[in-house]
Formats: sequence, structure tokens, C-alpha cells
Amino acid sequence: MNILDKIVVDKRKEVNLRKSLIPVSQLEQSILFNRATISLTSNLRNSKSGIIAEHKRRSPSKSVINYSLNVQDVASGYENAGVCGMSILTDGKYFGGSLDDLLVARASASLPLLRKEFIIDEYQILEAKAYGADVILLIAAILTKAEIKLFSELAKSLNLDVLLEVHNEEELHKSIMPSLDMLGVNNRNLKTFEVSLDTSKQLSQLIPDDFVKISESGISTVEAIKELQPYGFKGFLIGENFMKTDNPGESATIFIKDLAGL
Ligand SMILES: O=C(O)c1ccccc1NCC(=O)[C@H](O)[C@H](O)COP(=O)(O)O
Repeated sequence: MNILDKIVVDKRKEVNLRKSLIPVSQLEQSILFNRATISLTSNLRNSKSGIIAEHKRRSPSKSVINYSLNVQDVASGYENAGVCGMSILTDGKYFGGSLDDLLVARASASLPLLRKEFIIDEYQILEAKAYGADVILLIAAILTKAEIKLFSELAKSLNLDVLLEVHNEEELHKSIMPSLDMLGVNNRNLKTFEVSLDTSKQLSQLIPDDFVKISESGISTVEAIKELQPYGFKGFLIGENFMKTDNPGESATIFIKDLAGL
């Protein structure tokens, strides 16, 4: 079993429990459920930096990253830095996150918010909307083609953007469909946890131009972004590099200024 398999086993139990505690009708009554969403896809198309900054307390690859920050400060710091969007890990067991983190970020910043979650059930997409997300992540490695279609079409019907994540060519081939907005290549090998930008570079040429391309994981320098931009990447998802510091917003500000050559 690789780490994704383990996460999915736990996630199925968690989602079943959540469904038994909070019915869909209650999610639909959330005051956020009918809010107008903000498009990360449009922000990325019009941005020079393309930075999507993540809130990430811990991870399977790095263990503890930072438990001493509050989401409100991180979200407003990222917004002041000028990032295009914010990613919020809502998984508790492996990443130390929660749906409350998403709610607090929603109240603290007007950025497009990505619910970074291991989505295996339509219920989690309704949760994402009810807790203030603008974008959902679908991970090709844990979904069938039929599930990708069903989940992405549900998300679009709720005006949520859809980011589909792949690790290899096979996942990419089964996933391409019009109900996706963005295609993300994850540079982290989930068997070894090694990261290589070559994964993004190799898969980039197979991604049709209709989708905004995002490179995810292991990005810690401005040079890495400059290396990836010629391959057509418009978005760069950065977690640990900002979150390991005392002030992720300030780190993102310095990073974005460096990138712009200021
Ligand atoms: O980060 C991990 O260890 C991890 C392990 C298993 C599944 C997913 C994982 N990370 C989720 C992410 O996609 C990253 O948090 C995101 O791309 C940012 O990565 P980084 O900049 O390297 O923190």
C-alpha cells in the first residue's frame, strides 16, 4: 500500500461518519453555499507570478512543518503578498488540517480558495462549497474515469473550479475531459517522496492548451519557476517553503518580488 492508498482507506471511514452526522440538506443551508465563487483559473491566466500558496501544518513526507501559526494570519499574509490563490489542506490525520481552517481562511481573505482534500465522494464537494471553497482538487490516482466525470460535473454545477492532479502519463490519459479547468502535475513521487521538476516538464507537452497547467510540490526557488514557465506552466503550488517560516505571508511577499525582479 502506498501513502495514497492508506489515506483513502481512512478517508472512506471519515466521510461515512461525517455523512451520518451532517446531512446534505444542512450543508446546503450554509450561508456560504450560494455565494458567488472567485475563479482561480481566471486569476492564473491573468497573473505573472502564478503563485498558489498553501496552508500545511504537517505532511506524510516531512512530518511536522509548522503548528505555531493561525490560519487567519496566514491567509491575510498570503493575500497581502499578492498570491493568485490559497490552498488549504483540510485532511486532519495526515496533514493536521480541518474544514474549520477553510472557514477561517474564507473569513480572512478574498482570494480563490482551493479545498486540498482527497475527494472520493460527492459529499465532500458539497462540503467544499458549504465551507467557502472556490476550487476543488481531484486526484486521478485515486479515482476512476467515471468518478472524475461525475465529480467534476457536480463541481461545475456549483460554480466551483476543478483542478485535476496527475503523477504520470497513464493518469493524464484517462482524465482529460471538458469539465476540468486546470491540470496539475505533482512532482512528488508518492512511493519514495522524492520530488523532481522533471515530472512536470515531461508531462507538460501532453496537456492540451485548453487547460491551465499547474506544477505542484517541491518548489522552493524562483529559479525553479523560471525553469518551468517555458513548459507552459501558469500556476505553481507552494506549501512547505512558505509554511516552514515564522511568517508565510512575508516569505511569499519576498518570493513574489524576487520573481518579478524587484
Ligand atoms: O506533502 C506530502 O508529503 C504528501 C504526501 C502524500 C500525498 C500528498 C502530499 N502532499 C500534498 C500536496 O500536493 C502538497 O502539499 C502541495 O503540492 C505542496 O507541496 P510542497 O510545496 O512540497 O509542500
